[in-house]
Amino acid sequence: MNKNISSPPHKIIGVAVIWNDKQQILIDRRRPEGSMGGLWEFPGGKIEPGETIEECIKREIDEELAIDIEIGEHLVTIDHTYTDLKVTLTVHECKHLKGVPQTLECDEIRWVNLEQLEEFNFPDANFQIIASLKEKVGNRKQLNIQNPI
Ligand SMILES: Nc1nc2c([nH]c(=O)n2[C@H]2C[C@H](O)[C@@H](COP(=O)(O)OP(=O)(O)OP(=O)(O)O)O2)c(=O)[nH]1
Ligand SMILES: [Mg+2]
Repeated sequence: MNKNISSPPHKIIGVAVIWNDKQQILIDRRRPEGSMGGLWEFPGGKIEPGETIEECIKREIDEELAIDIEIGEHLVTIDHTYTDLKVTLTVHECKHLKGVPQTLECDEIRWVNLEQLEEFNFPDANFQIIASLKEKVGNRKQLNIQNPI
């Protein structure tokens, strides 16, 4: 065994695709400093010891945006390795219930529709999130089911 080969840190992240009642999704822009600075993301963050993913998402959304949400269906879980970081992103669709989102931990917030997501720069792992979302929304459309859940 070679003890000098260390694997990159692994972050377990809860992520929310938050829908409002206008069929829009909330995205936020990461602060310029720090990892993946300036890129857009779906809000969320690292799980804390003893938390479920659902509890993590609710807490992160309260801390980052100060809004109330309802956690909905699991969308997808993605393992992705960046140069020096491994992330597991567990994504749930959520419903916006109450409050105007505040930029407490990010630079900017936008409500956008599914088609507009293409116009923003996201981290690489998000291609899979967006693909899963489009597929799910497409399936719902065929069944005449409204977003989010
Ligand atoms: N919230 C969120 N994180 C994402 C997305 N896509 C993606 O690759 N990530 C990565 C970026 C970060 O490395 C990690 C999110 O962790 P975070 O926001 O709690 O933590 P951070 O790295 O900004 O800061 P820290 O808590 O480690 O100090 O997941 C996404 O759509 N949303
Ligand atoms: Mg975060």
